[in-house]
Amino acid sequence: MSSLQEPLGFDKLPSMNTTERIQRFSSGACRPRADDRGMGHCWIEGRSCSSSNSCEEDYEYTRESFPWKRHTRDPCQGNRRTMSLGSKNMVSGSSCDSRYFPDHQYSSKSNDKEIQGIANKFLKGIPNFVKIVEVGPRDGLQNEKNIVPTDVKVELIHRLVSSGLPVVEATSFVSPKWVPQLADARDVMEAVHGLEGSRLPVLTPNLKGFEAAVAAGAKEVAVFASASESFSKSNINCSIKESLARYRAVTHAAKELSIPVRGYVSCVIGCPEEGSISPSKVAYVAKELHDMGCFEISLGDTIGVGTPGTVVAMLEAVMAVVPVEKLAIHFHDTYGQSLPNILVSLQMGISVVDSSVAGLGGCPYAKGASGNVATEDVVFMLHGLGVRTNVDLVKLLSAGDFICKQLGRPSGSKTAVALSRVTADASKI
Ligand SMILES: CC(C)(COP(=O)([O-])OP(=O)([O-])OC[C@H]1O[C@@H](n2cnc3c(N)ncnc32)[C@H](O)[C@@H]1OP(=O)([O-])[O-])[C@@H](O)C(=O)NCCC(=O)NCCSC(=O)C[C@@](C)(O)CC(=O)[O-]
Repeated sequence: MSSLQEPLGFDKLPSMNTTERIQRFSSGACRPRADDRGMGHCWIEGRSCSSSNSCEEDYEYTRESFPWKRHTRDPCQGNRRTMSLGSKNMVSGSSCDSRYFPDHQYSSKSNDKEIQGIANKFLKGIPNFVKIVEVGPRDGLQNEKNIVPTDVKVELIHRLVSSGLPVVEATSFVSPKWVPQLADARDVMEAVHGLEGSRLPVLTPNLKGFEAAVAAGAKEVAVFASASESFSKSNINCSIKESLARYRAVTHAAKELSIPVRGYVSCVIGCPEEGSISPSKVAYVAKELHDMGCFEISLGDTIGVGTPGTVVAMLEAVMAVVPVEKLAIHFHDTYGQSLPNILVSLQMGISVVDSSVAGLGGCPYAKGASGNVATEDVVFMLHGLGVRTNVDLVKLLSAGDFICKQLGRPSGSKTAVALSRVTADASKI
């Protein structure tokens, strides 16, 4: 029996460390014991969940709240129970079946498939696996006013890598006059040299940056163009056309060294100065980056004004000229639209999502841009859909906690805040 499967009373909580508490109270903590189906005891949100109470109520609740569930398989099948706090029944609106609680450790592969099957019935096209590109150490920190010490950046990268994220964007080789926060790019790269488990790309705005990145040991780089003329000028001090010429030089040099180049397009929905950006402009820049050899094109809603409606229109235009498997999405959460935007993008066939731990981020040259969508929230949603990411949510939460403490501010991740409240409440008992 794994520790997650053991029944545990609140009396044991004071002796648990934070990670154990998160594990206990994060979604997977509700995983039933194998011998316990239908009559066991599990814990969620700091509350006892006992099957001695009727799961009928839970089932009725979900049927009432989500009428479409009438057409699906009984979510409580084989594991009917409801959640209670003392004598008062508490229903979370979700079945206490592990299949309905996203976690990094599903009890079996078939559970993934079952969730996916159900999700696919209503959310057609979502992929089995999503590659998350963590941009916290770069996009997340570049806008920080106070200089974050290099060793803190390095520790953050180590923690993110150890959480299983396949790609962690480490820093930028840009002008230190333009982005003073990342002036230590070379030191950061030297410190993470040899770190295995994740790819560690860096941003390079021109050949000078590319050469410096390669000299510092970078094995992958990214160039960043914009679909808005005004933003191109304010972000990299040149027109879109000039930027594409620079990036052709970078991709050419990278090809010689077999270094993969990722391409970004900023302002894919709106620009702080120009307002709405037409999907055809985005498609044009994305195609140019693809044609010059970028292996992946990340579409950035820099100021976070996209909604599922505008995102669909933009993606449709881009997908007409760049294969969908070469596309990634990059949302900022200014209007709280990131998760629905990601979901609709997955439905359209995208399987690469950029995000930033603790929701850190913002571009110094995009007025009004808020943080990126939080990686913790993306992982929570994806695992809830039965989509694999290979990310260990507990380790990711710990990385988020680390950087928030260093920056002296609360996390921008709703998942992190919710789970930390649960563990804080539990420790008071
Ligand atoms: C592109 C430049 C360099 C042009 O800046 P510039 O001032 O036009 O450059 P320049 O070629 O005229 O050179 C001026 C000075 O900068 C130096 N320089 C020139 N290049 C470099 C370099 N690579 N590294 C270090 N130094 C450099 C160069 O050597 C020279 O030094 P000086 O002779 O005066 O001492 C500048 O505008 C810049 O660094 N911009 C970067 C802005 C930035 O990093 N923005 C944030 C990233 S984009 C983003 O966040 C959006 C994204 C990707 O996340 C997606 C989304 O959300 O939309």
